[in-house]
Amino acid sequence: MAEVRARAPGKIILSGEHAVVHGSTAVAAAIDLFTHVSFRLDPPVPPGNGDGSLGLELKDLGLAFFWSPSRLKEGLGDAVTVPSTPVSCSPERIKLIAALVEEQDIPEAKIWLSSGIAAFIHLYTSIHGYKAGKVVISSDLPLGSGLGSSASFCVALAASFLALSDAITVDKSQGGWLRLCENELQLVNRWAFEGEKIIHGKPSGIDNTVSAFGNMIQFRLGELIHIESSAPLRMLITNTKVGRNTKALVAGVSERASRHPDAMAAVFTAVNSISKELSTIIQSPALDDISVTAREEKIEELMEMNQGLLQCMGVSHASIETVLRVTMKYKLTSKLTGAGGGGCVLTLLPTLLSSAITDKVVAELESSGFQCLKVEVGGEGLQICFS
Ligand SMILES: Nc1ncnc2c1ncn2[C@@H]1O[C@H](COP(=O)(O)OP(=O)(O)O)[C@@H](O)[C@H]1O
Ligand SMILES: C[C@@](O)(CCOP(=O)(O)O)CC(=O)O
Ligand SMILES: [Mg+2]
Repeated sequence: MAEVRARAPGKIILSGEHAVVHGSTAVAAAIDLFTHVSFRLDPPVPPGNGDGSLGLELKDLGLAFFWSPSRLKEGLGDAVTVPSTPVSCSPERIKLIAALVEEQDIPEAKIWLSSGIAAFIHLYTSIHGYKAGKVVISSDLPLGSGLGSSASFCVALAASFLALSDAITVDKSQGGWLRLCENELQLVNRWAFEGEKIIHGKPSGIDNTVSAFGNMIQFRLGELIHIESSAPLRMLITNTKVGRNTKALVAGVSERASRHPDAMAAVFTAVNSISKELSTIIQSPALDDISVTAREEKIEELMEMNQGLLQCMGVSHASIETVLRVTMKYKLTSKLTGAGGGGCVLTLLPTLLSSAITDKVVAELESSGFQCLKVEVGGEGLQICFS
């Protein structure tokens, strides 16, 4: 029986979210929180013994869904699988997939899962057709919070499906967590992007790209540049726990841009400059305490400017403003990360900041009902494991 595991990280966007959808540069980094997928292909069922099932288990949510291969074939028509060639989900196909999702009777309180399950069906059936199998998913990431859970979900799924197809040739005898080569990462990333389109509507591709490749990237119009920070960058991530939907927020920014084309074009241009400056500063050598502090102050100023422009785009939120106000009292700089509208906020933790101050900031934020997490920016990208 063929079996594989995959894990793909979430991310933080240091600058450029939303504007990156409109062609601006953005800077993003992986964080050490992962979506974990285990995938097993079942052997063909002997004739007369039914046709098996495709199972999807969402462990953290205590939910499991099943489709019979014959139902998938009835619902989607003849399967055309070319694992080496990523295909978009057409409007007609998304309607057929939606029917297969609706019949699963997802609990109303978790209806936001529908887009993720639709992405799962598109990726699975495009790569493996209607073969029986079992997929089990768990995640360290808060879903719908701006940390790229959708992208890490799509990257980990695409990688696990491709790892058991003829499109990826990995030495299965190797033990432990393995990185894929550049070409294979590109293929996984292109499939994941097709999944993100189902969840985000109009994704830029930055989330799935940084989840696949890891570390830190500068990204614009599908092109990535790997960047290395010259010194560790520590961030406090505050989850406001205000749920929101990236697809709706991205659509809202596009609608504002159509109402105010010139003004919003100027906003996107300013974000483009901020991201390029930020990338240069992050890579600039920090030689001594003074230059470390000067470097971090420049990063903070760019974060503050980006936050102001995100407010122009209409994607801030009262809960985000509360985090900004609390951290500003301690002379710290914050900005929303991801789609905004709630979700997560980044606060730069300067190298010379005392842990006592950090603890006070965390205590005050958590007293507001928020959840805080300290991360070092940049981490491993996608990895797979056969043992
Ligand atoms: N582990 C997961 N299991 C099932 N669906 C997931 C998982 N992670 C993400 N998703 C899907 O992605 C959606 C969240 O994506 P999005 O709104 O872009 O927020 P973010 O990417 O910031 O977490 C969820 O509503 C769900 O449909
Ligand atoms: C708002 C956006 O720039 C990032 C969305 O991030 P998230 O899905 O909220 O983690 C959209 C995109 O780039 O696809
Ligand atoms: Mg997302």
